Amino acid sequence: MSWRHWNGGRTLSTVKVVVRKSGQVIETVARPLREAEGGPAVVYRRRFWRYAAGSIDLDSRPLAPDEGNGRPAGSAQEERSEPRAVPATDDAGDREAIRTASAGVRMLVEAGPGTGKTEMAAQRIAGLIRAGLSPGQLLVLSFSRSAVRTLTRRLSRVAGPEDRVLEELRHVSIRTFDSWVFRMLRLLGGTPSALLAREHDANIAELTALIAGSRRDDVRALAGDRRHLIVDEFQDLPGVRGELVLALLELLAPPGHPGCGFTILGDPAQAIYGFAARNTAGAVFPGPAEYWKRVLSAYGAGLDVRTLRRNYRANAPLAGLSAKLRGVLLGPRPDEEKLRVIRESIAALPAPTQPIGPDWMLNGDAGNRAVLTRTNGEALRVMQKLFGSEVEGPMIPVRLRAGGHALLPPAWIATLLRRLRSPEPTRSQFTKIYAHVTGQGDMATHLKSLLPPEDVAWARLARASGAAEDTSSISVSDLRARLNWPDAFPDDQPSGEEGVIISTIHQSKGMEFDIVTILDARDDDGAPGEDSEAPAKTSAGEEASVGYVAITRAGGVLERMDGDAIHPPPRSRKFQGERQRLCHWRAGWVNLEMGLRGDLDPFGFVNPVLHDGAAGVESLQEFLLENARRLEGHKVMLCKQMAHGKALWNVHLQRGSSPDRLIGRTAHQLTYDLMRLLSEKGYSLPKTIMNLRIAGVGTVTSEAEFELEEPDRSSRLWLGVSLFGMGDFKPLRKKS
Ligand SMILES: Nc1ncnc2c1ncn2[C@@H]1O[C@H](COP(=O)(O)OP(=O)(O)OP(=O)(O)O)[C@@H](O)[C@H]1O
Repeated sequence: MSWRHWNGGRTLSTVKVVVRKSGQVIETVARPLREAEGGPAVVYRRRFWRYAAGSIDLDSRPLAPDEGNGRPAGSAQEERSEPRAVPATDDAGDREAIRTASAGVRMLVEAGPGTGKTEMAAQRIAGLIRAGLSPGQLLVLSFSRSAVRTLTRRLSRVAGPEDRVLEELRHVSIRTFDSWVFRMLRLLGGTPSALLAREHDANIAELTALIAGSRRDDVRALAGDRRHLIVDEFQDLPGVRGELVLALLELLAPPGHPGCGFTILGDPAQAIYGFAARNTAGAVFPGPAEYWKRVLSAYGAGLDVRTLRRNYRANAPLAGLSAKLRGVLLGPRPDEEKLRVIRESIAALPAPTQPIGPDWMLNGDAGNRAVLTRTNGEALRVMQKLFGSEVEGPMIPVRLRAGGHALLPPAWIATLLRRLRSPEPTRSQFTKIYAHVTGQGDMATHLKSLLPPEDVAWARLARASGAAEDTSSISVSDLRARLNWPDAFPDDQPSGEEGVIISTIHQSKGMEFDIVTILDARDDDGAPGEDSEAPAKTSAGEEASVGYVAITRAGGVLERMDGDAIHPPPRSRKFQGERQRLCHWRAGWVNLEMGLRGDLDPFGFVNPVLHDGAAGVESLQEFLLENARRLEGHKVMLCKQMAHGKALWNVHLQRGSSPDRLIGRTAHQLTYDLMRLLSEKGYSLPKTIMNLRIAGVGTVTSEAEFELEEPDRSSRLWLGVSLFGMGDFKPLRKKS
């Protein structure tokens, strides 16, 4: 099948597309219109659909053949069916060995990007379940949330038609180190408040110490009858996580004693964390390579070492580039030399012809797309450029993934549970709540795109609260305590399957995109001295690996964007604690990054005083649910108010250039940072702050003291928004 875009390869217009399934409208989205054989088509969920009378019908057949990984033909992906440039595909034997090894086998799998480590991990898990292991006998740990999410999604694909396996796979818990450690420490007697008050690393170090010391037998008992341990992304475990893995291996699978097996997967060329990690005594942990060596030497001949070579992600030229650069990174050259090669490769990439702006993402190849940057500041600047000056968010979803800007937990939690009175709802109560909420005419329509099926919703809530997925009741206070943990709802994060993701390279780890644009920022960007978020602080070896990770995220198209596109370069400064915000003083204006965790007052969304009583709160909550999608990317204005003698800013939706509907208000954290920034220079706090946008609508909670009305008093779960962007304001001199 041949595909052309309208007008000789360029998309002329973006259209509203009503998406229908089973005769019902499930959502309305915007898509570039494309021409396929026989008429217009649009891309939805990575497939091409016939577009007729303003809608697409998901019950019809998609136009593209549903190939292996389900991407649309005719996009950048089409090139992938070409023969690969990399001939080294003789790894079928290794793949088969990994898939079929028995549970007791101890295996180390080393493989480059796109070779299917995550896929193999999923197949290994499915193989073990097929061979008779129960989900509880498996422990699957990974470094990052995105890896956990990807692995969880892959599991549903590898199950095959055997019902039992599929059912069992749904109960395999795949966790980040952070969340597994949290659970273990709780079971060992730690209180949630104490555990949450510390850094994840401190919790991990404590569990490692307990394994080595007094509580070894308790940890062993709590770990249960584990028969196999799977660890993905082993290269990123230097530091406390690496120490934990070594301690766990020694505890569960002691060398020389048969029993529990393990599969450890990783790629030393993609090590981007922990080069400079230090222990509590200030000593530097060993580098990534050292941890491989330690496993190799501890298990010696008892270890089955496998290598994967074939790149399933990238088309021929990109697979060739990846293989060449991997050779350089794993070779003997000095780190500075490796970094030079990576930089030259990025500098040699083609640049998009159109300047970055709101139209930029409507053109070009179909497929999902990412812009990757080194720093949060760069990601934010790219975002600003893409949004332009429009008050409403763009028609194609654009999402930011950068440190400090975590999305709120999904909105469906508050939508289902806000009116809950019981502190411990049972499964059957939940069924009634679900039926009630989804049965309300309009509500059902708004919820369609937000809400998972009932059994999935229950399992996710159970898991997030720390209970087993088949638990018969859930503790709402446990759920609240863990709601803001970063990986509490790994399956509800946007998958990046549609639209554009703007991400730091670190956050893009383990992900893949049809089209990747790497922001090629200059060396001096973002490094103005000690107060800044400074890429200059990373070692040459680490930065080379970071560049390599960026290059290898692309499946079909890889291009570079010149750093000048986001000029002036972002600079960041430190505030209280570890908080960093980008900041500029320019031509009488200040430009300050806002929307960090803790910048908004959680009670601002349900405070009756702020919203003219309980009816106003209800109306806002309904508004947020009804407009959840439309509000993404919408501009807000912050207007200063005094509350108990302290300045706070009310958050209003922006209409034209004026404040419109009130949504919430800022928290004291932002006031303190603004005071620190302005007072020392003799300026007063600004009346109005412009140009921030809504990142998304989600669930908000808080354990802090605050008089709430029902229903929020019992559930303490309600809807709110998170913000992102650079707030603009004109500082005024304090009157003397
Ligand atoms: N055996 C296979 N056959 C077909 N496609 C595969 C196979 N294995 C993996 N893939 C596909 O190739 C892509 C890359 O796989 P995967 O993400 O598992 O690689 P990875 O080694 O984990 O990559 P990275 O290290 O870059 O995160 C995915 O789209 C996956 O679905």
